[in-house]
Amino acid sequence: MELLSNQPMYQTVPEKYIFPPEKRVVNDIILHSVNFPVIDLRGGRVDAEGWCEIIGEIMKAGKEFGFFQVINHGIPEKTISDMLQVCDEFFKMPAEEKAQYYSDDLSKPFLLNSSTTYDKGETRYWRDYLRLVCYPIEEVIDAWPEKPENFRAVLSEYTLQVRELSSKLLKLIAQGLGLDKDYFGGDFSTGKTQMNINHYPPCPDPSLTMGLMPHCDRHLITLLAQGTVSGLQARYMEGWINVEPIPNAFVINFGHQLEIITNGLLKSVEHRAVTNSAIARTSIATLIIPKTDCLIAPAKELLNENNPPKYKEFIFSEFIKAYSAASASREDVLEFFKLS
Ligand SMILES: O=C(O)CCC(=O)C(=O)O
Ligand SMILES: [Fe+2]
Repeated sequence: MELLSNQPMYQTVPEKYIFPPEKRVVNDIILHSVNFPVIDLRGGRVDAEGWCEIIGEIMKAGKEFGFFQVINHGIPEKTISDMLQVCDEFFKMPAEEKAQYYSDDLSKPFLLNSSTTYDKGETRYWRDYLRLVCYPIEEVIDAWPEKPENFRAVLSEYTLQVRELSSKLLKLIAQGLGLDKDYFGGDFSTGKTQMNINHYPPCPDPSLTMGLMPHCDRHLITLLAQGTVSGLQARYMEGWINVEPIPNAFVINFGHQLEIITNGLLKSVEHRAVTNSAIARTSIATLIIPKTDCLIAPAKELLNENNPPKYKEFIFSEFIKAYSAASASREDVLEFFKLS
């Protein structure tokens, strides 16, 4: 079992985590002066005009960045801080306690591993992670750990709250697109909800390593809590933007399926995680996923003579296969589904 979090502090970076010079993150341009969108959802207490404004902000951010943060979203601070805390506590547990969850079997509803599922390269990523199904809760709760104490209760509460926020956001996005507000409410978003709980221990030399490779998310939409430690970067033009943590905010980004359904109007943007030497970082990505047999295609309502379909129709499970085959590379996976 090869977990970074089982070691005491590393003094040097082991060879297998060192990227070749041409692939190191330090070569890239970081765009410090770009204003990353932050959208105030005003706790849901807005009038019709207020909603119009919020929808406008989401569409603008979605078209330009494929990413935005939401604040004042209605999820209690305690729900988020409890969740971040039990996740941290999980990774701090003794190796023997964690060993029972370690697995390469992706069909398991709860597994612990390190680096990445899509790792086809030589170099390992500086990341341990939990990959789990979090909804429907009653179908999966028995697979969740009983330790740390409260893990199950805290994860249940967090799941319900984040799913509710995702439904609200999907309604706003549908309205912004001029679609029925429940457009995404059916098979597009009712596959089993998953979470990646990512844990990046302090790294003695962040210039040599990477936390998580550049990728676009494979599903519909992601809601990410990243605590107070920075590390997430989103692709923007020729460089990358640091998505600076805002306490209790969620970072929202669109997955491939939202880009395809909107025929490219809303962007699914590459992102990655970098490491730091000072402090462990834990991020929790909740993944809203279509049903396995869901038919995906550009929405007919959005197509016309000037906007012909850019992607073919497919079943979501075909996409998942192609995504793995392409090792999560944005361009390679889209090649399978683009209409020429
Ligand atoms: O750790 C992060 O901020 C990024 C995580 C991520 O992109 C993912 O889990 O898909
Ligand atoms: Fe991601």
